[in-house]
Amino acid sequence: MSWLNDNDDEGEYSEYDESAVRVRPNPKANKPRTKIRPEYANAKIGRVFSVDRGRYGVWVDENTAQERQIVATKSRDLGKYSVVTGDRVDLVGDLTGDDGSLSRIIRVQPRETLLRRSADDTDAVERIIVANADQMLIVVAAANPEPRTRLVDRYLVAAFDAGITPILCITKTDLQDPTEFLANFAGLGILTYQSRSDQFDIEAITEQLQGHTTVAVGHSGVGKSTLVNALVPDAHRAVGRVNDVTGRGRHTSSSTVSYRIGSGWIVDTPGVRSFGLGHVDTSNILKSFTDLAAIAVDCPRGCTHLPDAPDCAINEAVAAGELGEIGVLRLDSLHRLLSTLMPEGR
Ligand SMILES: Nc1nc2c(ncn2[C@@H]2O[C@H](COP(=O)(O)OP(=O)(O)OP(=O)(O)O)[C@@H](O)[C@H]2O)c(=O)[nH]1
Ligand SMILES: [Zn+2]
Repeated sequence: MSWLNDNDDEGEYSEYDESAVRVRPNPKANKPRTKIRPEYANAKIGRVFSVDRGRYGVWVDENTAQERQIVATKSRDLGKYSVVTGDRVDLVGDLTGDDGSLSRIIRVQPRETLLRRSADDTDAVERIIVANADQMLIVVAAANPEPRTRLVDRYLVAAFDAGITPILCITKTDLQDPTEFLANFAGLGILTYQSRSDQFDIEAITEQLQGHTTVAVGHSGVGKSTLVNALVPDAHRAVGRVNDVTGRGRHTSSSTVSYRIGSGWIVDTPGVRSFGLGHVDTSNILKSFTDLAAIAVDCPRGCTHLPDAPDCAINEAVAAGELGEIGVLRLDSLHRLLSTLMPEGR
């Protein structure tokens, strides 16, 4: 699929079959669908960076000289299908981005990842936080508020479930040495950064954000805003300008705010208060531990892989020292993440 290339004239309608928005039932089934909406052939691709009461801020011609922000509404054809921050969408209509211009989202491109949460752990009804994020920046303070392993575990579970690579950033390291806390995550092999607001050293994090869509999560008060502000040198320029266009103030009804950082995006989640995991599929957690998942093929059917699981091949292999020291740490992490999803762990 060549949606990155607007000028692909080899099969100019081919992009609109499969997951094209459903149009009215076609009485002549063999009639090509594209005939119904020929205007869609000229659709342009963009990336949604803000959602505010039916108005979508969309970034088009990204990384070109024509790069600009436009405002769009959702085509009626999309019905109840929700368009979320991070979605790549096809647009028609006024794409100039001029004051008062409005374009229309006619289709949502297939999503690579989908970060979701449920209202609480017992609620399987999910809400989408962001689409197409490939990194999750988990922000946790070394102190004030006291870091909690369990909270980080919950973020990790959400990231692994969504197929998003987690990164850990410990803030307020001026208040406390985070070494001991970080040891809890040694088995995961995830990138970790440290930051302190009196002497920010954010170059390494900035580098890691390039070319990625990174969703930042963290408990209130950990210093996430302070960090994001430091990462975004010119907040006004980087934040979606959709507010100015609609004159509605900041993204009041939105739970995410997107910032452009070089060739990357950081999506902050100031409106996300709870992070329920009711929707999470435990098998996705194991899949993120590829080394352990490979061993699990020898587990009995329905094995929970928890410490008390009878004949669990992973537990046995690690106990026999087959995966060395790191295997012990990794299994410990896996156990912790899996137990996060157990009823008593919730
Ligand atoms: N000592 C110290 N304080 C910090 C640091 N970073 C942030 N703070 C302070 O921590 C408090 C919370 O920072 P914020 O950036 O507002 O935290 P937040 O995570 O965005 O919190 P919410 O706005 O509630 O989501 C503020 O008083 C900051 O000045 C740091 O590195 N060291
Ligand atoms: Zn097992």
